[in-house]
Amino acid sequence: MSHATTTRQKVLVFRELPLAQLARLQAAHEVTVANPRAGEAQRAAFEAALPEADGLIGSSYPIDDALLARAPRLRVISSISVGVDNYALAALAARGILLCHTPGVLTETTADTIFALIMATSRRLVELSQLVREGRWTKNIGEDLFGRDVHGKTLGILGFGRIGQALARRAALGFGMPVLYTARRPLDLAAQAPELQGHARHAPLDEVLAQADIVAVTLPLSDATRGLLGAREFARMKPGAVFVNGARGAIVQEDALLAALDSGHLAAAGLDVFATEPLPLDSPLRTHPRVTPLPHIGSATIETRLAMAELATTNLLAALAGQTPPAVYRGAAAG
Ligand SMILES: NC(=O)C1=CN([C@@H]2O[C@H](COP(=O)(O)OP(=O)(O)OC[C@H]3O[C@@H](n4cnc5c(N)ncnc54)[C@H](OP(=O)(O)O)[C@@H]3O)[C@@H](O)[C@H]2O)C=CC1
Ligand SMILES: O=CC(=O)O
Repeated sequence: MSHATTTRQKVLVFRELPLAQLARLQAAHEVTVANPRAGEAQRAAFEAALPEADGLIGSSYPIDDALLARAPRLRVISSISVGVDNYALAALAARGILLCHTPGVLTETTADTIFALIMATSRRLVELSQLVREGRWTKNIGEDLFGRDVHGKTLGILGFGRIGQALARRAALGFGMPVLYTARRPLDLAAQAPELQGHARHAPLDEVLAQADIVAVTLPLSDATRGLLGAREFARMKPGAVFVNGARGAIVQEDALLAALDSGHLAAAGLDVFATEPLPLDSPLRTHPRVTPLPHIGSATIETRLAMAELATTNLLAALAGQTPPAVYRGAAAG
């Protein structure tokens, strides 16, 4: 990278950071903390700090072309997320602004969350727990409340990167589930994921949808995947199939998902992510009896959020020091 410097630079933190990571930044740079999602005053403070910012660190807020245009000094964005769909990638590349993210440190936790959603939806855990809490457990439950087995069922995984493969390990090696996956290029399992050899097979999207009992999304949100799953795709899924999204809400056409649930074609959906977050109060997905909604908690454990904050801090400090950060998003401009 150019711009190597030891002088204190201006860092804008746009989502709360743990104290230890904030202290690391403050030891080296002038730090402003302003979360634009935390009310009007914070948003104004964020916008006021943008023109002077050399580096940004945060997540869950779109840094679009208009905001970038107001940040003429910006050299690096360090996202506390692995997904980079909140950033105007073309503008970052055009201006040579480095984009860093947090791959790897959240993989296992996010796969745990997605598998938990598979279990919760298939076995109706939340619904049946609610029945107990509300004092409606007055007799042995009947067939109308039985769930579906997970072990031995075929799992379709859309997108077979770090999280997709971690999910496949849980399913195939722990629950005896054959895995079908989509990817733009089939993996060489012998070299890339030998433990999944004989357990996972690449197939076109339509075949995965038609063969899987449970379909889980672990794709990034991009121009190629936005709205990928609509009425046609849900109709291709097996009657009684379960759908789980642990990636990004906008990959799914939510109206089409609702229609597939309402018609009875899909048995249930487990959703950690939504097209609009937080989920609007009037969204039918919030209260649908066969939807298990979660508030985007894929990586939300104490250990993993700390590891993400630490990696993002290290990324930012390295970039501002003119060094190559450990986790540069490879689709963005090279430093
Ligand atoms: N719910 C939550 O809290 C979390 C959600 N996420 C989401 O999960 C996503 C995946 O994370 P991670 O596994 O680390 O990312 P990876 O980049 O490791 O995996 C994504 C995979 O999707 C593949 N892919 C990309 N585009 C397409 C396409 N059009 N068709 C088929 N396959 C495609 C990529 O392969 P290739 O590019 O080689 O084709 C890659 O293998 C993140 O982008 C994020 O949005 C992540 C963490 C937590
Ligand atoms: O959604 C979370 C992420 O890290 O991406």
